[in-house]
Amino acid sequence: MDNLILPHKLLSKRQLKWLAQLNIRWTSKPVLLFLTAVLSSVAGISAYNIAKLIQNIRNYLLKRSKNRPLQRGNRIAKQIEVPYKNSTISVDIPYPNYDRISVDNLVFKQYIKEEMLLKDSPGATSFWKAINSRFLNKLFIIWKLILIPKWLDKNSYLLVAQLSLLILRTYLTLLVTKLDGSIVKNLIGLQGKKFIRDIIYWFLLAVPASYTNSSIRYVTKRLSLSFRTNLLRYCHDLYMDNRLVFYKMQFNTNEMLPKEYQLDSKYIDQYLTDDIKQFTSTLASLFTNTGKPFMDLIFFAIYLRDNLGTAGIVGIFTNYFITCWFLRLKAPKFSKMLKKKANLEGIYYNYNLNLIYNAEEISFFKGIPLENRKIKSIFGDLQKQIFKEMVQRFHYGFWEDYILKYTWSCLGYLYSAIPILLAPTSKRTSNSSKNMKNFIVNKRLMLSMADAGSRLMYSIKDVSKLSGYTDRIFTLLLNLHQVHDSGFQYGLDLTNGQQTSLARLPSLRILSSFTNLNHLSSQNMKSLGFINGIIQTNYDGLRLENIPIIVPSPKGANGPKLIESLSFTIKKGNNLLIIGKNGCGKTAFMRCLAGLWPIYEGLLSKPLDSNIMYVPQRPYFLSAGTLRDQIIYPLSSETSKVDDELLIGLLKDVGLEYLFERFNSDLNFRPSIKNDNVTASNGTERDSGNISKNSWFSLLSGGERQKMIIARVLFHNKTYVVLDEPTNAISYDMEDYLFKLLKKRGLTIITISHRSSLEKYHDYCLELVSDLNEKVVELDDEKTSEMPITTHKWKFKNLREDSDDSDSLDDEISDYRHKIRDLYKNHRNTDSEGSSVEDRNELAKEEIKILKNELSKLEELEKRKLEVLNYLDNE
Ligand SMILES: Nc1ncnc2c1ncn2[C@@H]1O[C@H](COP(=O)(O)OP(=O)(O)OP(=O)(O)O)[C@@H](O)[C@H]1O
Repeated sequence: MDNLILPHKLLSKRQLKWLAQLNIRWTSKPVLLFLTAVLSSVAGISAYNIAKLIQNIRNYLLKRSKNRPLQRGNRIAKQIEVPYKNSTISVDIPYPNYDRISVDNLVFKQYIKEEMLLKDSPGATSFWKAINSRFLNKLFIIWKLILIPKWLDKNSYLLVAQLSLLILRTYLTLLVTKLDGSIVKNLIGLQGKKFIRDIIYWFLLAVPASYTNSSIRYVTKRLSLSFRTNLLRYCHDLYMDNRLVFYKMQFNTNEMLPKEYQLDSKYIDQYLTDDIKQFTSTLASLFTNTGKPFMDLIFFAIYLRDNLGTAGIVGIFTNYFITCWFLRLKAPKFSKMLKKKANLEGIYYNYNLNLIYNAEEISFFKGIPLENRKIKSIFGDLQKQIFKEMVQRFHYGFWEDYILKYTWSCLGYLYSAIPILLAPTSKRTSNSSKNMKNFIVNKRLMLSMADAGSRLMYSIKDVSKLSGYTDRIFTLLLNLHQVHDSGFQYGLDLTNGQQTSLARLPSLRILSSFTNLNHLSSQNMKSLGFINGIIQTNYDGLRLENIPIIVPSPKGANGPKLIESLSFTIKKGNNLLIIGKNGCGKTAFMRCLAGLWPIYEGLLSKPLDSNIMYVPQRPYFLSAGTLRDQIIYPLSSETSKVDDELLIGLLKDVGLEYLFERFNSDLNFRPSIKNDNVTASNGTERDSGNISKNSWFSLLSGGERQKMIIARVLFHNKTYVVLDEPTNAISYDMEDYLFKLLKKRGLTIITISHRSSLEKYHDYCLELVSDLNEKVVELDDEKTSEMPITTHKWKFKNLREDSDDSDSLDDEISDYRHKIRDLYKNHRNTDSEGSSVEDRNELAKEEIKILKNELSKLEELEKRKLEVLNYLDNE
């Protein structure tokens, strides 16, 4: 009854009879496995479609309750619309879990503390170092915190699926090998029907085997992508949040950390992109590359033991261990080579980016030959490294192939032949077909074992590669956590310069890399150069009390001071103008205000961050964003709906309506990188006429960029706005118009500029002046040693009082008139004075001459003042 019954309609009676004679059974392994593969794929496809349907329904329901946070277990996600093809798709973005980040920070702190203590205490080395694998420790931390943070995680399921599939594949290989032997045996024994049955089994078995193989590839890629997503989200949660890690990273000089953990912030993009990708794909495929051969070795050894006996198996494994040991000796340091190559690739990639970004400037300066030389030299270093690696790989490759491919295969033949050669002669001839089957099976298994062994050997390279990438990823995470730490000290190095006995304490040195200041007194913190300023963020105005403006450096608070100690107060509604020469620290002041640079001492009271807008000197435009995106930045058109009329009105306000018309009167216009076309809101491409630029920066002139930024300021309409050189590319009349517009909106403006003509729009002026007698502070830091920093003095004046003074110009003129009148009077009354008439006449004449001269100067001033006032009135 368990013979295979096929549909009668498909086959004739004769064929069915013939098939029945083949004795194909339902319960045979190939048939069962074939059916399981077919059924599981049908079940998988159905489950996928049902899940997709549920997802669509959920998306629809979410769209109805737009922007409402989505509860997911104990984590909250926000859903955003992302452009996809011609429409948008919803993507869940989980909010960063800051509690988790703080806890993880402690883990990294602990790790580095232990490693530095280990380094500092030589007694601990011998034993502990022997059992302490840094690679495994680091991998374990990344694994536990990021890749698979809990037991019942999506990635755990994927990993279990991968391991199960690997076991299944080994089992299938064993079945295929046996079937192979059986086919040969039937052929030699001239068993036609059995031969055909086995061929049918072979085809049936091929289905689950191929299915398993492609499932392994799929699951491995899925696992790699899932690891990558976890790691990338984790890094971005740290890198891009309110603590401005992506900006502060440049100050993380890390002098205190061991060299291997130092990260050059210039190449962080390489870490975040390529290294994460390589790390996750190497890790995910490591299980396939090592797990599968490892399992093959175990399974096949057990099976072969029955045929070859224990001695044979021991022989095989001894052989493996000897070759393992030999190849390890010959293997170059792959992880070191890889680290170096990744570093050089990063530098080369970065330099190319720099060229693209500064193409116009380089072209104007005719810097092409220099840049060409530089990029060739950078590539030269990379080429040398790749070449060195190739040579080392060549030598290793020879030994690897010779031993793994040829020596092991030859030994495979020898071991397989042993049972046949050692059998009595009579048995050998009578059982020739059975012997042939055994030889085929043993040979295949031996070759498979050799193959598994060689793959296990090859995977040494994968492990080294993984070790190199683990180092880089761990360094990245460590640095991100260090800069993200609330006590980040901008690269303060306690071993540098201002050394105190306290600074020499190893525990403090370790802690300062992840600074924990709880146990330090305020006085100690100050002397060591720690950040000690206080920031108050709900002040209705701006108040600075004894704040020095210090360039962040390894010297901390003892570093180069741009301004000694700044103190002033302005209230809401009072505009402040900051003027001074180049490099005197105007932008540095804005950096301190915005929290980009630390407040080392004193008290800073400022408005809530949500009420203040900072506009940097260099206008920033959202890459590949629309015209609308440029006005509303940092809001995004995907998440915020803004009235078109409002935005068009703003463009008109700043005098850019002609630009709007040039961009097809479409707020969704975006510069296209494809040929000379521009993409309109509906995704269709239009001929752009002569506007064939590919970024907002190149599409707009310097003045247009600044006007666009003013439109942005007007759109956000914050109570306070800090503008750094907002109009230096704009004509004087337009500048006047724009400042009046800003004032009319009631914004409190803090302007940084070189133009003292802007005083008329401001109530106070902070002037930064360099004092020639002032000391010049040299930075000890190697990188900045050629840059002397001058400490500037400052003057804070009330311009309203000054304008009162300017009003007193009239008073001054009338003063002079009175004096001249008095002199004339005196001159007439000379007789009554009783002194020499000639003398007094001479004196009076001289005095009148001087005073008249002064008077004409003042009258000239008066005339010019009237002209300016008239002009302003007309405007
Ligand atoms: N990251 C840094 N490291 C070291 N020195 C810096 C750093 N940033 C700025 N400086 C130095 O601080 C000084 C003040 O710079 P800042 O940008 O504030 O000048 P500024 O007054 O705005 O000049 P400008 O009017 O030219 O814009 C400059 O001498 C500059 O070289």
